[in-house]
Amino acid sequence: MTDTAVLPVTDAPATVPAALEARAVSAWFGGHQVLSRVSLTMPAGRVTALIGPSGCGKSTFLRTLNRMHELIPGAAFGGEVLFEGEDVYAPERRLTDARRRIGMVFQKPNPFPAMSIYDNVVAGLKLTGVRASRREKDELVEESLTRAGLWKEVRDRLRRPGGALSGGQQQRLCIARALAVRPRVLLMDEPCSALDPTSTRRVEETIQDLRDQITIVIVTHNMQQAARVSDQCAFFLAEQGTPGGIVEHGPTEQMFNSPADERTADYVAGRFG
Ligand SMILES: Nc1ncnc2c1ncn2[C@@H]1O[C@H](COP(=O)(O)OP(=O)(O)OP(=O)(O)O)[C@@H](O)[C@H]1O
Repeated sequence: MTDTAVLPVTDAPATVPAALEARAVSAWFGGHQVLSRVSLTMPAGRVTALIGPSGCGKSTFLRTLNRMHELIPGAAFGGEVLFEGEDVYAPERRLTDARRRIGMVFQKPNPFPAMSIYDNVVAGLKLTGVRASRREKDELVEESLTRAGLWKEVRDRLRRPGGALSGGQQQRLCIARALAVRPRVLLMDEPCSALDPTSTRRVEETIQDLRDQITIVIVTHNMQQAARVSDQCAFFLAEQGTPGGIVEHGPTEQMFNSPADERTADYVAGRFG
């Protein structure tokens, strides 16, 4: 099969989280190395927060996990990313496999504004080449909007444009769109940075609700958010022009209350970055 193969919707279980493991991941933009041999285990059904100052490679690391990094012209990658023990970069693996299994939500809510709420959710299927009948689509739309914590707010106006929703609702619509292909991992790149505090809380509640059903990896600059939503944290740093790497990782409680490295202690206390 090719990358554009049409796949049936039924071959993906709805809520079985998968473990992800990065092994010695390095990344470059042209001649500029931005990550050096980063290893991290992201356990199934847990929330992993990637924290650290701006420019240390958190978003790049996130994009290597579902092979989005390789779409950027001049970008190069080294290392392995194991999804349930299988390398997503193995030559026989299709790019669309990684996209279907490992969904992504971006910083700025990016629904298709003129498209209906219903079609926005279904667009998740089309983007990854998944085929579904009308009935399957109806079920998936309800299931995905429910899991994203938006169903009750929009069930009576599924034909209204996605762009008419509030910013926070739009972000939950984007979460629903990502969930529509039933990924087993969800990557979130600062999903609340464009949202007001109330909408941020709602998205955080959604993350809490999805816990156990899906593995989540979230980049956040908000230390309170990392403390509230994550089970484990990885602290990234790129010192003095060197490529980014993980200084320390561990259970969130430990990272905030008794970090091993002084730089982690300074960062989580807000003394730099
Ligand atoms: N498309 C790109 N082309 C070239 N360089 C890039 C590109 N994207 C990121 N970089 C560079 O890679 C390095 C890491 O960037 P990245 O966005 O991964 O860091 P980050 O820790 O996520 O930062 P922030 O917290 O500000 O989002 C930076 O030096 C950045 O300038």
